[in-house]
Amino acid sequence: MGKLILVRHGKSEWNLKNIFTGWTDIDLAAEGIEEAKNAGEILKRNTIEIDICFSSYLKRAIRTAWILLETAEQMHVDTRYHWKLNERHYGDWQGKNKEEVRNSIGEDYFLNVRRGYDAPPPILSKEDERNPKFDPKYSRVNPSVLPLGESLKDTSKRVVNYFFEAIAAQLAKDRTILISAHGNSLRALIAHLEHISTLDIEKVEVNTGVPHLYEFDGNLNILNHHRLK
Ligand SMILES: O=C(O)[C@@H](CO)OP(=O)(O)O
Repeated sequence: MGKLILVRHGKSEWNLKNIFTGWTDIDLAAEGIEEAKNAGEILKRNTIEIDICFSSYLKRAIRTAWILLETAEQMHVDTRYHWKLNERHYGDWQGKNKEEVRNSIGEDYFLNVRRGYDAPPPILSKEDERNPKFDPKYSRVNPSVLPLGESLKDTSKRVVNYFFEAIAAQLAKDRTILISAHGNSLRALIAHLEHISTLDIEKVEVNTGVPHLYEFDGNLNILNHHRLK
């Protein structure tokens, strides 16, 4: 049986300050480090042995994966990184306080962009210093595929594409996979895995540092899924 464990990174400094983060590479806060340790303890308690770990390119997810694997005494695990697991790119909202954005544009528009499926945030200009093409981390990625602001639908395309490119075949071979990623990149993947409609995905929230286990049959149908404790 293929097993997939999804974990959202522990709280970052900007989660605590209520600032839109997206692709901004903010590290874990002290509380987030504790959440990652706790997630590792949970894996240990449930005697889950990871075969392959996947993380985004962002240090809050990478550090969560490292701390979790260290705590679970599984530092040897093959760990792979990909930008397609990154958080949704929040365009010009990145670096802005969520409350201030809400007050400036109104509740409906704010919620539609923040939790809706189709609506993108204001898109960055190509010259904006927040364009990922200026970040050496993405120097090997064709700049034309790097986002300047994404709807959840845009995020979903790259996350689900990476799932089929790199992860699905491992699950079909009965491997146990850990993905350390982000609130919205995981919402996109969860919507795909659980066949959640574009309307219902608005209500789905992913908590920081809480491992969620999915078990699959050989045809990648979900047999069951639950939060690990
Ligand atoms: O700032 C972000 O990148 C995300 C996740 O923290 O925010 P939100 O939950 O508001 O979509």
